[in-house]
Amino acid sequence: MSTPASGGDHDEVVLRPDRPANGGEAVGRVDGRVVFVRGAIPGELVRARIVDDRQSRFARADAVEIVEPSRHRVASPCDAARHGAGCCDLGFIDPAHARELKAEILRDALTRIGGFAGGELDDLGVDPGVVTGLGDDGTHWRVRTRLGIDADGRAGMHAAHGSGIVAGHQCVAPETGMLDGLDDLALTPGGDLVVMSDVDGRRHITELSPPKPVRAGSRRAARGRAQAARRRREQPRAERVLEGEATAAHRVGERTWQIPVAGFWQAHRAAPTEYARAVVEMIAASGSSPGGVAWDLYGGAGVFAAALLDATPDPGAGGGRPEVVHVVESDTSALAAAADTLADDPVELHRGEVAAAAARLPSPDVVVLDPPRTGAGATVIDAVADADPGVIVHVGCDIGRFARDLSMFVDRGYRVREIRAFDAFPLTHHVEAIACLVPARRGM
Ligand SMILES: C[S@@+](CC[C@H](N)C(=O)[O-])C[C@H]1O[C@@H](n2cnc3c(N)ncnc32)[C@H](O)[C@@H]1O
Repeated sequence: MSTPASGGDHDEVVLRPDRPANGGEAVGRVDGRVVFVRGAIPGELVRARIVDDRQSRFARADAVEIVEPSRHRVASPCDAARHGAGCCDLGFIDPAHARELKAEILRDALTRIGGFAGGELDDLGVDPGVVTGLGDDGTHWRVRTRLGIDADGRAGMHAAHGSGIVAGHQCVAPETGMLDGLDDLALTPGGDLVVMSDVDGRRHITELSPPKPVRAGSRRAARGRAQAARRRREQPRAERVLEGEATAAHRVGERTWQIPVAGFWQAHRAAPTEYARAVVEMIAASGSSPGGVAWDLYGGAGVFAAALLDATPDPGAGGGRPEVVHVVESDTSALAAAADTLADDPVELHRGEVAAAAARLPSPDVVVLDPPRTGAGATVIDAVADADPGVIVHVGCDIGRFARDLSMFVDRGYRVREIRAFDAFPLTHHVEAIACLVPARRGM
């Protein structure tokens, strides 16, 4: 069904979206035009207000009335999201069904962006139901969270729309107690607050100073604003420790890392262990030898490097731990943590951009790459493919970019032999996926 409402103008429409989109929206059509509806579940009949009509091929809308609710609709457990925060954007969907929708999003991205055919995906086990949970009930899984500080000095989650802060309402994702008592802190308006729970559940809080204003610098207003926002995010910020220490201990297997509170660590408590296990298992299952030279690109504090070194060698697969792992990472503090934890291991740390560093590294047998949300992109994929490793493990937290990166590896002579996906960000639309690729010439 797809009818304009409000007396025939298209400010509001009534439609029944029928599939999920990568950004968490439900997708339907009105008069043949695609509409992405935020706050709707595929299958529901909804009245939606058009909020962005600038593109000819599609529009964006917000659900304003659920005319026929899905049986999967629930009251969101997240107080902040119920009050307009963007944190738990799928909190209104029963978590088991949300996981099925994420599997559908992954399949859709791999088909439409990655160019994989349906049969190929079945062979890879990419089917509804394969997005694996990490042992939580959807709440209290986060060990690292970042809040904004409003003009009154109150910390809160960022609003779903616009640049506001939703203070006074707690998000349900952080571990229990992580956000308690933040109103008692004297905070700097316009700054950010990073809260981290360490291996023992002890809380550490660091405040980041407000970013300096950056001029848009472009006549193309929207692109100029986006560039300015990126420059603002990337500029160095002064840090002030408000509770605990500037670093927090985290453990994977037998190893402990001192991770900078304001630096990168996987958000879900179980994620580093589960991903490390998946990387090692997928390499072993590929029949490739983990011995020789390994690259851990976008390596952070070297969790995957450690996993490769600590894996029990499988003699059937050619066996052996890597003789050396090259970790490439742009963040100095992450590398400092790697240097401490991996001090006695055959690891070489390279500070810099992956695109530049990869061309200078010795030829690898194994490559693990875990880029940020933007994906690895053509330059890095080319550098890795040119180096001709026997196995590649690609870790992706944006499904669209992940699918695009995989398709480039396929164009460069690799074949995907396995994909695993994790519901590592419950109540949100985000999914983490890990793919193992081998040279296509090696056959099935
Ligand atoms: C998704 S995190 C993965 C970190 C690590 N693999 C882990 O699991 O803890 C991506 C990492 O890439 C780093 N990074 C982002 N862009 C980079 C680039 N162009 N070159 C090198 N490192 C980069 C970030 O600092 C971050 O530590």
